Amino acid sequence: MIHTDWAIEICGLHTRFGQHVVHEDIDLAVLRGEVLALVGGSGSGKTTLLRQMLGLEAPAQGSVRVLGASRYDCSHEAQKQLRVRLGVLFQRGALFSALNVYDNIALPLRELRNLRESLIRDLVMLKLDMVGVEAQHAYKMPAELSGGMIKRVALARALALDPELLFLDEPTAGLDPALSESFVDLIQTLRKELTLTIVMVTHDLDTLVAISDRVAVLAERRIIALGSIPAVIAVEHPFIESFFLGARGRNALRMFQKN
Ligand SMILES: Nc1ncnc2c1ncn2[C@@H]1O[C@H](COP(=O)(O)OP(=O)(O)OP(=O)(O)O)[C@@H](O)[C@H]1O
Repeated sequence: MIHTDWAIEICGLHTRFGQHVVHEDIDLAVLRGEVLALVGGSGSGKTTLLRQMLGLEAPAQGSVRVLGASRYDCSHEAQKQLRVRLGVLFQRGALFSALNVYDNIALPLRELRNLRESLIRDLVMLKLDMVGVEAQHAYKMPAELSGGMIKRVALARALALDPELLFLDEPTAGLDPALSESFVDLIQTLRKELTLTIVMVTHDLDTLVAISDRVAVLAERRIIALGSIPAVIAVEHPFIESFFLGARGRNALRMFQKN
């Protein structure tokens, strides 16, 4: 059944690398407009699942539909049309080091849209403004930027094509708590302004508590829990206990209860 309220529908997904089975019969749907956080232990297959949603890797079995289109059985043209509706903030290698800030953000506009350079300029400056980076930084190289600024510029690039669906892989990894908090605030604001659907992989409970509507927990090759934070915490599993109910988890959840 195809559901129009779902931004992503994954059915019966299996992933193997040689003999190593990573996912076994995964079903997962992401609703339009929600923020879904994907959590799980190291090596549980979060990044692989994200890459499958992005069409960068194919599962051994199962279907992945993104914004109504089948990820692996559509034409090159349909893939390209889908590509412009998605934005991605990768954890590492967020920016091209040989390109300045301006050209990093302009890249998807030049590659995937046929626009005049004057319009590209306006769009780049608009995106920089959206993420709170002043125009004077537009011609800096990535090596001249702080960690927090790199994330913001990478987010501006992810938003360059006005995506409906945004993928965030560890968005706050490597940021100190203050920068992390301001980046989370930025994502919250943009989410409301742009009515985005977001799929986010994170190890950071503060980020998860602040942004997500639902959480999917990957363990033992399956989604072992899916739902609101209280619903997920109620599931008895060693990973859930250590992730949510350790000392750091308890702190983050206290904030959740206050809000
Ligand atoms: N291209 C590949 N070839 C072989 N094995 C792979 C490949 N990509 C991922 N794997 C393996 O699949 C498993 C899941 O990897 P993945 O990176 O998706 O996990 P993860 O949950 O994102 O981990 P982390 O939190 O440490 O980033 C790991 O055991 C990894 O070694």
